[in-house]
Amino acid sequence: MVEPVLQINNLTKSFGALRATDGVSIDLRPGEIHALIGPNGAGKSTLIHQICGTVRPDSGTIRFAGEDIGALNTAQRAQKGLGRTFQVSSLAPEFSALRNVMLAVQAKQGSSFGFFRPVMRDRSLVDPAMAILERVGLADRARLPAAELSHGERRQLEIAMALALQSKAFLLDEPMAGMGPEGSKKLTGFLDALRREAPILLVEHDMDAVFALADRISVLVYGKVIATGTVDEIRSNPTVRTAYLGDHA
Ligand SMILES: Nc1ncnc2c1ncn2[C@@H]1O[C@H](COP(=O)(O)OP(=O)(O)OP(=O)(O)O)[C@@H](O)[C@H]1O
Repeated sequence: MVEPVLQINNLTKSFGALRATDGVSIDLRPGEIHALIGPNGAGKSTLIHQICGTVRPDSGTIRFAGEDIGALNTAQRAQKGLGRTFQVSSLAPEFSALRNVMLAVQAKQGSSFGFFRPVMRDRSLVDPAMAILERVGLADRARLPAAELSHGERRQLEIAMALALQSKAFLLDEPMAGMGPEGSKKLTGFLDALRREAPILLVEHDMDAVFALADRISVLVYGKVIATGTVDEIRSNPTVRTAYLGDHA
């Protein structure tokens, strides 16, 4: 069997009496989109936060690219290639799209911006950043401040930054949220291609997108994974239909 890129075992996190994730075990395999679905409050975001390091689990293990990353902080996990984009954007809104990607390129290179040279003329940062913006279809928006990009474009910019960090896996928390039908369609096509770059753990409420994209789906309810399977397996699973999908199936 192919070694998973990301292997989560028995992850548990309580907030007071509430078990937000309760013994969650899932994995992410090379080349796949693994969607994580479930009702509001099921623990999806809490799980993502534990994987990227912003929330510490009470117990359980997280292996990434063959290594236990449980003791690493968020920045160290990102440096290892865990690429994330959030419900709440992590972009610097006043910086141009290009400058945002340059920051990620620079973080990956491990160099600091030189004080004595104009950053925006540093070809070792500008060239790779522009190439990535072209790949995500944002080259013509490069000079605009991130704040002036549309919602969908900001998502693409976040993904561009994850690409700049040469991510080995992407954690995407509701990328379709707040998008109109056109934007969702465009982003769906984009994510479809992105999986060739690195596998994607996708938290998403937009079932059209999930059914179109997912190789596998895990369903989280009250902090527990109640089923993992292909789109067809999940759509026809009676427990899942009762707990979550209902008419969507
Ligand atoms: N920092 C926190 N302190 C206390 N409770 C929290 C905290 N973070 C999350 N919770 C609770 O944990 C549960 C799981 O929340 P979480 O945001 O992970 O769910 P979710 O599946 O991502 O929901 P949604 O689909 O609405 O985004 C919820 O009951 C939430 O109120």
